[in-house]
Amino acid sequence: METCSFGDEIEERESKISHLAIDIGGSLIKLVYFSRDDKCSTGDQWINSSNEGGDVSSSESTCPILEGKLHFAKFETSKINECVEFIRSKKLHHSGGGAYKYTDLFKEELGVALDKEDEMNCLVAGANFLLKTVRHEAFTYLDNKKEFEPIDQNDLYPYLLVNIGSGVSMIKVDGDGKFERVSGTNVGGGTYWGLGKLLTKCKSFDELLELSHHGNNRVIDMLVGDIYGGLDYTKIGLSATAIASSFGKAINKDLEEYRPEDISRSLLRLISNNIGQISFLNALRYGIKRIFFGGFFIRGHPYTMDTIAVGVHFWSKGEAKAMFLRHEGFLGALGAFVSYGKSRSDDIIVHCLVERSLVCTPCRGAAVDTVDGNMDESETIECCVYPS
Ligand SMILES: Nc1ncnc2c1ncn2[C@@H]1O[C@H](COP(=O)(O)OP(=O)(O)O)[C@@H](O)[C@H]1O
Ligand SMILES: CC(C)(COP(=O)(O)O)[C@@H](O)C(=O)NCCC(=O)O
Repeated sequence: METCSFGDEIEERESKISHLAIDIGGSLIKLVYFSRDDKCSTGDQWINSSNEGGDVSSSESTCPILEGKLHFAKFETSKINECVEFIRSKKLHHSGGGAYKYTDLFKEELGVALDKEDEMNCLVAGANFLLKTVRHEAFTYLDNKKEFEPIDQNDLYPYLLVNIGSGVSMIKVDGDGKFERVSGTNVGGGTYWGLGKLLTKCKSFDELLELSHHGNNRVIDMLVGDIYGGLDYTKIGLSATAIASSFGKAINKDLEEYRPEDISRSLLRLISNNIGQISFLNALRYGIKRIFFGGFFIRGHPYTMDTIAVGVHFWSKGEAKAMFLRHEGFLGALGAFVSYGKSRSDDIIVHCLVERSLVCTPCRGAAVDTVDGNMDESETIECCVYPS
């Protein structure tokens, strides 16, 4: 993943786009950009940052607030030209600096250079931003129910951040900019999509995920009951329905004899289970009770979240808790957005970003009370940006 951001203002017909962050992952490109509301574009609204609550600014002087919206978009990395076209059509591009993998393409197509931000830094900054400033961001998923949990700022750290992208990174987070990547696994979202495509001949990730809804993993997975004549193995705490061996029954038939639905479901279960287990072991290693799962593998998919949550609960005997994030796939891009300029002192930069409802009224936007489905990318977060 490469996380990059660039700033300055670009006039759009209805709003002014200032600041764009882009996260170019192994599988997907994520964009986060900020559009200023017309009514606020005069820059005549000021607050004294030292008088406002929250981690607004380290500056003691007054500064203008830019009110507007954060927008989200994603594209397959293999179709980067669609992303370039989107940036061009929305006039999101402007200036910056730096040179990385896609620099030439962006330079040639859009005339912009990319400023590279550190990937792990961005993931953590994105997660911290969401957890600290966006209401109804983190939720548990138990018994097929999503429950949003308010985050107590004084009791946030340490937590384990597990980002399930193409591969998986596990990061112990101790504060703003204070973190350590403690583990990872190469069995991640790319594995599900890659193996799933080979085994089912699916054409898209969404198709593969949809198949999993209608599948039955018991046809392919070997269960404890299959080994012990339908009985639980009570002595070691395994029920008859627990999976003893993922894909363990697949030795009995040829690929064509299995339904793609069942294959997709078994594969999703295998990967989610494995990630849940490694995450729990790392949480245990550091005495961490709360694990936040991000990355686009999750896609707000009930079966994925249920498998991970049940796994963490089971292995930790209820000591550790799995939590999920509404903007799961945008951590890196959001992190690049909020981090941009922190390492530079001489630019018009995003100094701090606060969900508008927390500092301004009235509030609307992503912090609605009736969030029940996946995040819709057309949704925005209304927020205020405090430039330095
Ligand atoms: N539309 C999609 N196309 C491809 N993969 C998708 C899609 N939606 C979700 N995914 C899953 O998300 C993973 C990528 O997650 P992401 O967090 O974007 O990681 P990366 O930064 O490595 O691209 C893929 O490996 C796949 O499992
Ligand atoms: C290399 C990566 C950080 C890249 O991030 P991604 O694009 O997968 O989100 C990630 O794929 C990863 O952590 N892989 C696991 C490597 C390992 O620890 O074995």
